[in-house]
Amino acid sequence: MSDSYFEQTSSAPDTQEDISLRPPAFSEFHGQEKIKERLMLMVEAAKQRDDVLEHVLLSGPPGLGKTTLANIIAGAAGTQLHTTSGPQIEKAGDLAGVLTNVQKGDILFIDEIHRLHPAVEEYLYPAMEDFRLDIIIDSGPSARSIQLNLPKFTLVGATTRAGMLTSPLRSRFGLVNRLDYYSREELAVILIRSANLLKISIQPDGAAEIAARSRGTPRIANNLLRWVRDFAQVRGNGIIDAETAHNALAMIEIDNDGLDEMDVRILEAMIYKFNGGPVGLSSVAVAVGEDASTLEEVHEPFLIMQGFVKRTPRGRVALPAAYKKIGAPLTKPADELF
Ligand SMILES: Nc1ncnc2c1ncn2[C@@H]1O[C@H](COP(=O)(O)OP(=O)(O)OP(=O)(O)O)[C@@H](O)[C@H]1O
Ligand SMILES: [Mg+2]
Repeated sequence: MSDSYFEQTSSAPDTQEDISLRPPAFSEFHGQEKIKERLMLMVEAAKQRDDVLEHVLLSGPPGLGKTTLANIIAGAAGTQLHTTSGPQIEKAGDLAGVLTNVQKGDILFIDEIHRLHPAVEEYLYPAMEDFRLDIIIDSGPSARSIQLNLPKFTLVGATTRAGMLTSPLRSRFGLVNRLDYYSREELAVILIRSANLLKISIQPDGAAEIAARSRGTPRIANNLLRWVRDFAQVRGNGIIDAETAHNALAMIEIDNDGLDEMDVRILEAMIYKFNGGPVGLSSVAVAVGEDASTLEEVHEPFLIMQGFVKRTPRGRVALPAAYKKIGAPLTKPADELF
């Protein structure tokens, strides 16, 4: 059994199959309706004025479609997409290298933009605002600044940590979009589309069963679909119905609410080790042996959305649903939970 079925949390590079499942146009991108509407309008307006698109920021947990949307925007605008990422741009010269390849109207996609080096960020401001790059060459007494004029381009930034963006950077985006988890209904539609592309037979109740356990995330839905396909092929008649999906997902211990092992460990630690909180994120991270930023980016938003955890000024608190989930007695009076 391959790990990829369970890779719920990482931003590992997408496989060829992932890429083939990626919707190529707005019309095939299901969900995130408000964001889609805004982006479509922005593209339409720029086209009418024969102008370059505004800079766009896309934020949200992994696997919700940020990279997909960046590609769709470029396609809809009929421009070329150049892809790089925050950690790849180590110094101003790297940024200059990327920007000098960009043509008028092109899109520069910077993934993980929150990981951009602060010194590089400084250079990005005038590039975004005035399409100009001031570079210092040489050092010491012979140091001098040269100015490069850039073609008018569009920056599309993606981040799983919008909160880590500096405000000067954030304020330079014309449109800031936060992607949210998908509803079960939306995920079921996405699953049926993916199944069609992969030539998998799936029934609506089978799609609903997988959707319910996908953590609101299309990438996870597609990964689980592949596992259930394998299971249906070997243990069933190749058709995915609710029962097959249920049995397949039980075998890899994906819980009814889509919680993974780490989610459950987080709830257990909060309840058993910290008496339900309030507890700081870093203490929980140490207790479960996970990186605090993964906890904050990947696990916490989902646990909050599902009503298991609440953020308070004094720290994170486990809610009654969390006690129920892990079968722990609720020892505190309900009003102390808030
Ligand atoms: N709205 C959607 N409809 C159909 N499929 C989707 C949709 N959104 C995402 N996907 C699928 O989910 C996969 C993950 O999406 P994508 O790579 O765009 O996520 P991301 O937000 O960039 O994640 P990361 O933060 O890890 O880079 C894609 O390969 C695509 O197949
Ligand atoms: Mg991405």
